[in-house]
Amino acid sequence: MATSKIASTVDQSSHSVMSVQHLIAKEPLSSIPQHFVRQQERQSPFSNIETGSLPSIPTIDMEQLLSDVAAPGADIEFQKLLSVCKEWGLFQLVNHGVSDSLLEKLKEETEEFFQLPFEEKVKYKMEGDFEGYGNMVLSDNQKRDWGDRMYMVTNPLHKRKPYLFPELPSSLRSTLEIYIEELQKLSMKLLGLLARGLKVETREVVELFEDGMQSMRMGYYPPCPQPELVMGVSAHTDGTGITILNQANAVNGLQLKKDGVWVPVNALPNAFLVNIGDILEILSNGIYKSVEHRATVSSDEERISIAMFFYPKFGSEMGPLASLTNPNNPPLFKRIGMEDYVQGFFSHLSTGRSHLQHLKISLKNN
Ligand SMILES: O=C(O)CCC(=O)C(=O)O
Ligand SMILES: [Fe+2]
Repeated sequence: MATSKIASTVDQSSHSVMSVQHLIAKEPLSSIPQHFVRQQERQSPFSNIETGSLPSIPTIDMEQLLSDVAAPGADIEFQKLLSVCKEWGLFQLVNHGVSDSLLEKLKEETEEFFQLPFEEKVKYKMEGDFEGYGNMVLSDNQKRDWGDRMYMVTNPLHKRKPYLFPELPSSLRSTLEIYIEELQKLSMKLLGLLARGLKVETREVVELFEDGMQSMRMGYYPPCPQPELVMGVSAHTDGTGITILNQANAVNGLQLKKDGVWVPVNALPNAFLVNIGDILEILSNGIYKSVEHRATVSSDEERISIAMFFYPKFGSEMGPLASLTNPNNPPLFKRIGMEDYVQGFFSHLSTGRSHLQHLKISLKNN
C-alpha cells in the first residue's frame, strides 16, 4: 500500500509534536536525518545464521484451546500454550473469535485516522506525558523511531484524557469501543488459562486484571528509503501483563529476540500476536518470559499496528504469587504497588533502562 502523501502547510517546528509521516510527505528526503540513524543496527541481524534456518513463531488456536479446557485430558493446545509462554513469550493467535469484519473496519478507520491532515492530529499532541499523537521525542540526543503513534489509556474510564479518546472521529471511537470490549474478554480468557498453567488459583491472577489499567497504541510506520538504518520501535519488553498486537495491514516488521538472535514474525492476516509482559514474568516468578521485541520498517510499504496493553488494576499490589515461592524457590522480584509500578515503568522508558531488571532481587543478598 502506498503512503498517503499529505502535504502539510503546518510548520512542525511551531508545535511541540513531530511526525515522521508528515516530515517525509513535505518533500522527498535525500538522506535520513541523523537523529533517526542507528549505528548498531546497521548490520543484518541475521548475519550469524542462515535465514532458512530461522525458527518460526508458534501459532495457538484459541478454539482448540477452549475445547481442550472443556474436555480435560485432550489438552495438547493448552500444553503448547504453556511451553510457548515459557520458551518464547510470544505467539500468534488464530480463531480468536474477533470477527474479520470488525478487524477490517478497525484497519480502515485507523488508516483514515493517520491520513487526517497534520493540523487535525496535532489536537491530540502529547501534553507532557506519554499519551497522545506524534513521533515520540524523549530528549534532543535520543535516537528516534521511524514512526508515529497515538497512545492512550483506555481503562479505567476516568483515566481517559478528555482531549484524546472522547475527541476521536466518532466512527473510529465507536469501533474502538467494541474492539476494546472484545479484547478485554479475550485477554481475561488468556490470563485465566495462563494462571491455570501455573497451577495457582485462577482467581489470584484474574482478580488483579479485572477492571485493570489498559492502554492502546496505534502505530503508523511510513516506508523509509533506507530501512536498514532506522528502527520502527526500538528493542524493548512490554511493561504489561499481556499485550495483544494487531498487525492491522499484515505488513511484516515485528521481530523478537530468541536465543540472542532477532527472529522476524511472518504476520498472518487477522491473527493476533500475543506477548507476555514484565508483570506476568513477575507474577509467575520467572516461569513465563517477557520477550524482547522490536519493529523494523519497509522501503515500500507503510505498516499499521494496534497494540492493546493489559495491566493490573490501580490500588493493587503485585509480586511473585505466594503459592509459587518457598525457601527453595525464593521470589525473584520485589513486590510493588501498581501506581509505583506505572511511574517506575515510564521513568525507565525515558532513560532507556529496563524496569524489570530494577525490580529483580539479587539472590546473593538473600
Ligand atoms: O507496532 C508494533 O508492531 C510493535 C509495537 C510494540 O511493540 C509496542 O507498542 O510495545
Ligand atoms: Fe512492545
